[in-house]
Amino acid sequence: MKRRAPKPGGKLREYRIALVVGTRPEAIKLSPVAHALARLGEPPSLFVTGQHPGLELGDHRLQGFECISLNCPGQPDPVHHSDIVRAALKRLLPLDPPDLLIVQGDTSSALGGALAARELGIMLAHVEAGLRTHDPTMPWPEEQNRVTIDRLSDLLFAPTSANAHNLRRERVNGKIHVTGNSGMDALAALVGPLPPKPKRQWWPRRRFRMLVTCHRRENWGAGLDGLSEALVDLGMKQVRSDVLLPPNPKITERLTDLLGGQDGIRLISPLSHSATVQAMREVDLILSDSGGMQEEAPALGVPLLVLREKTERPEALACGSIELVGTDAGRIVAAVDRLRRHRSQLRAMSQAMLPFGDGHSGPRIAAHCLAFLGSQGFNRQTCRA
Ligand SMILES: CC(=O)N[C@H]1[C@@H](OP(=O)(O)OP(=O)(O)OC[C@H]2O[C@@H](n3ccc(=O)[nH]c3=O)[C@H](O)[C@@H]2O)O[C@H](CO)[C@@H](O)[C@@H]1O
Repeated sequence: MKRRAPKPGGKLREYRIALVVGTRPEAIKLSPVAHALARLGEPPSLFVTGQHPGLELGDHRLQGFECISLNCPGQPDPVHHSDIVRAALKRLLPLDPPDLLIVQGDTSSALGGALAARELGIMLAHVEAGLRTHDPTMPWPEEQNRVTIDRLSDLLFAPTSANAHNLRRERVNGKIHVTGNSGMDALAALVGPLPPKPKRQWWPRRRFRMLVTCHRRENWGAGLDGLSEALVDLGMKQVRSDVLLPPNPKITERLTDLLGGQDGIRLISPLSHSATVQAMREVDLILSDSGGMQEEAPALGVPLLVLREKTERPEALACGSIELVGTDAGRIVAAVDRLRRHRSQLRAMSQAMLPFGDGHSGPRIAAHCLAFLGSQGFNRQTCRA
């Protein structure tokens, strides 16, 4: 593995920081952290696990960073995937050990990275720490991954004070900082200072429009059936749905079988982050089981019905921007009909809110990382040429 050359015009002190990136949401949320570290003169390197094989670093402004590919594509069994990521990192990390390894969120890549760091005695930081549904089966395995990663971490970046409270209650060992969610920085990079001005027109002049995404493991069976039944029913009532297909080809196949050719329903291939945010801003309502979209929708002032029974983002529920509806067809149709009938309720849910931060989390996280490394006595000296 190559040693990074000292930066031109260099600094007296250089840390080595590495990020683990496996999926699209990790790339979205770690890009602001990588850029903030680079602005402080500490550009990190990336371990790209390959969990989402089509992930393009350039789509997330990560193309300029030193990158090592692990070639570990996502597996049907996420536990097996964590194991192979962990094994790959345990082979590679000792060749040029970073001073700090940063993982984000709750994927099997993040868990594999956390386990490898711990077993090799490398300092570990967790971005998006402390999110909990308090139900180990929902979402599975993400909830268990979060708990494990938080237990192993030396530095925990909690998006909200409620997340920090969860961590304190669990008596984690690491140092906790409330930083906001770096996903908000990524959003601000696309739309400008948060919250942006609303983009859509109110709907009575045209058909009611929805953007729909559904990809969580717990919805792969009956969940997709219930959602599809609801969308077909709503299609007959003049509600138009754009269904955004996920990167997982099996779900795409299933959704295409269930919804292809149905009235008022359009199936759309996965979009870039910027096109997704644009699509979110143009609709009257979002139906989704995505975690990131539960954070973005309140900031954009677009109401969202969550296709799950529980959320690890109660802050969005508390500010009234999202509602839990699960995947029962009758319940989804009733919720959409209610919001179409009672426009005051839809408007109330459309007030832009920022429960997950102000779009400046990356610089906070980067500053805490460097302060932490300084406090640990890492002071690798690099001489100017
Ligand atoms: C419920 C849950 O456990 N979610 C976790 C999951 O992400 P999460 O459920 O957010 O994963 P998604 O695949 O839905 O990604 C959401 C992000 O992708 C964007 N988007 C969506 C569709 C599309 O075609 N193109 C596109 O760019 C959205 O705007 C959003 O920013 O892993 C993340 C990374 O560890 C964690 O932070 C989340 O907590």
